[in-house]
Amino acid sequence: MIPNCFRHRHAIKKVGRAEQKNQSPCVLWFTGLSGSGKSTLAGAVDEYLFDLGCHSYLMDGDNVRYGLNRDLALSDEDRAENIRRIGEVSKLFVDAGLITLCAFISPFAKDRNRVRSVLDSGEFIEVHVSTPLEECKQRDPKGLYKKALKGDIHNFTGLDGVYEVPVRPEITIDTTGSTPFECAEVIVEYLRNKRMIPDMGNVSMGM
Ligand SMILES: Nc1ncnc2c1ncn2[C@@H]1O[C@H](COP(=O)(O)OS(=O)(=O)O)[C@@H](OP(=O)(O)O)[C@H]1O
Ligand SMILES: Nc1ncnc2c1ncn2[C@@H]1O[C@H](COP(=O)(O)OP(=O)(O)O)[C@@H](O)[C@H]1O
Repeated sequence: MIPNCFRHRHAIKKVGRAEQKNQSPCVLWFTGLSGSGKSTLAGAVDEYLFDLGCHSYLMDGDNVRYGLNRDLALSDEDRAENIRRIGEVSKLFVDAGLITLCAFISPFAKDRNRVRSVLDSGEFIEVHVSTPLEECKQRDPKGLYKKALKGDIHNFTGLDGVYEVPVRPEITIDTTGSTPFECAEVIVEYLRNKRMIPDMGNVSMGM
C-alpha cells in the first residue's frame, strides 16, 4: 500500500488482449551460465515465434544493462534488483498479451522464484540452459572466462560466483552439440503441447 496512490481498473483486460493475439501470454525465463546459450537460444525462439505469427518480445541481460538497469552492477544485491525489475516488466508484458522471453543468468533461486510468484499460475516457464561449465569456458564468446580466470573479473558466475541450479524447471536444455534452431524447436513444441500457441505447423530457418 502506497499512501495516496490508488489502483485504476482499466476496461481492457489481460484475457481480452490474449484472445486478440490468439495465444496464452507467459514468460519464458532462460537461466544459466555465461556462454550457455541463453541469448542465442532466446533469440532463435523469438524468431521462430515471429515467423509463426505469434506476438513475443525478448529482454536480454546485456541489453537491459545498457538502459533500464544501467545503474546496477554485478554484486549479489544488484543482481537481485536486476531480476526484481525484470520480473515486474515481464508482468506488464504478460498483461499486454505477449510471450515474453527473458535471458538472464539469474543465479539465485530466490530471485527467480520471486518472479514466478508475481505472475499467475502457469505463466512462468523456467528454462534451465544447462550447458556444462567446461563447454561454456571453451566457447567463451566474450572472452570473459579468460579474464575471470586471470583474476580480472571477480564474483564470476560458475567460477568464484554462485549459480544455484533450478530444482524443478519446466524445461532443461543443454545446447552442446545441437543447433540453436533444434533447441528452439523443443521450446516451441512445449508451448504447442500446452496449447499456449496454436498448432500452425513448423517453420524453416537458416540456422
Ligand atoms: N561477474 C560476472 N559474472 C557473470 N557475468 C558477468 C560478470 N561480469 C560481467 N558479466 C556479463 O554480464 C552479463 C550478466 O548479466 P545478467 O543481467 O544476465 O546477470 S544477472 O542475472 O543479474 O546475474 C553476462 O552476460 P551473459 O554472458 O550473456 O550471460 C556477462 O556478459
Ligand atoms: N544450440 C545452441 N544454442 C545456443 N548457443 C549455441 C548453440 N550451439 C552453439 N552455441 C554458441 O554458444 C554461444 C552462446 O553465447 P550466448 O548466447 O551469448 O550465451 P549466454 O547468453 O548464455 O551468455 C554462442 O557463441 C553460440 O553461437
